[in-house]
Amino acid sequence: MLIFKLPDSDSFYTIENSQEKLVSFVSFDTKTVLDFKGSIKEISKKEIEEQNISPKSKSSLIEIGKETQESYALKISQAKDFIEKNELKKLVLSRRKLLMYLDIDSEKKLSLTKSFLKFCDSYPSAFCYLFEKNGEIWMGGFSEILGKFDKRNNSFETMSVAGTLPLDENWTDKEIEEQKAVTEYIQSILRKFSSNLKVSSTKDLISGNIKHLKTDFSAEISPESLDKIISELHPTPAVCGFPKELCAQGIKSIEHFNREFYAGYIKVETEDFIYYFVNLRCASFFKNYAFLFVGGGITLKSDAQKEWEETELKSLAIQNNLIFE
Ligand SMILES: C=C(O[C@H]1C=CC=C(C(=O)O)[C@@H]1O)C(=O)O
Repeated sequence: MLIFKLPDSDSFYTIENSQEKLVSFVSFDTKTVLDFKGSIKEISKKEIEEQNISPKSKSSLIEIGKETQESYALKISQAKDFIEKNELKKLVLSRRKLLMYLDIDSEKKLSLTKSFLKFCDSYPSAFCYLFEKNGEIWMGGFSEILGKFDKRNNSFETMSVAGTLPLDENWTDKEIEEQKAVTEYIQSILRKFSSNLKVSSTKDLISGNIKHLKTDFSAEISPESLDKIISELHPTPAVCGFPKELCAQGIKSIEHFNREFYAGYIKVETEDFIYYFVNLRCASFFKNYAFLFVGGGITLKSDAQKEWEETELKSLAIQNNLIFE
């Protein structure tokens, strides 16, 4: 079962069985691709609430080392050493926040469909999804696109989103440099595929309780180069770092967990468009607990306390929208 909402749209969609492959979840390391085959069909809020999506597997909590502020600070310092040694601009480090439902309310049960609808209301400009497949349940949503291809005129759009602050704080060099690294990377790739690249000024992207810096790109491309562009873009320095293979290795050795679909992307093909949404602000759900995946760009200017607070703020995107009843 898959339910999703496109950015700035009030309609919800699901996939009805057929052989066509229309929605694919690609993991961060691109090794796992979860396909939903079928035609896209509108679904009402009432029909969504009637779906029974409840986690079945792993009823007792598996032994997982709980990430603390101290253990995360240690990883941030390892990330900084890695940045320095390899003369990098940044590296995106993340953590899995363990959320145990029994800590919240032992009487009530998590309603994933109601939580999804609340999450969609809170993030109207985001692509939001909820799926259950092969015993896995994931929910997530964010407004960053890795790509949007218009089949009618071959135009391709993408964006550079990075840097995070609470809404009332002012941008510093740390966030500006962090986002610039993403912008330069995207620009360098798109220039190889298009001669009419347009780059916008950098603006604020408000996402609930926080803001990011965002630059938009648009270019005319040849449809044959679309797959190549996506595979060159992903993972951008907004979720990994540059050079990407080296940074992915560094991330693996410091984080010590599998990112799975977090920081991967979701491809959605409609009649006129092919979208590639960056899979951030997402979580995987089990019977008594969920893993909330949250991360941030680390530079030599990073402060461990602030990085922790940033991941805590990001985790509220999912956490504040969970409904127990
Ligand atoms: C990696 C994440 O965010 C990315 C997107 C926006 C801002 C980011 C930052 O400030 O570090 C990250 O690049 C995440 O939310 O887990």
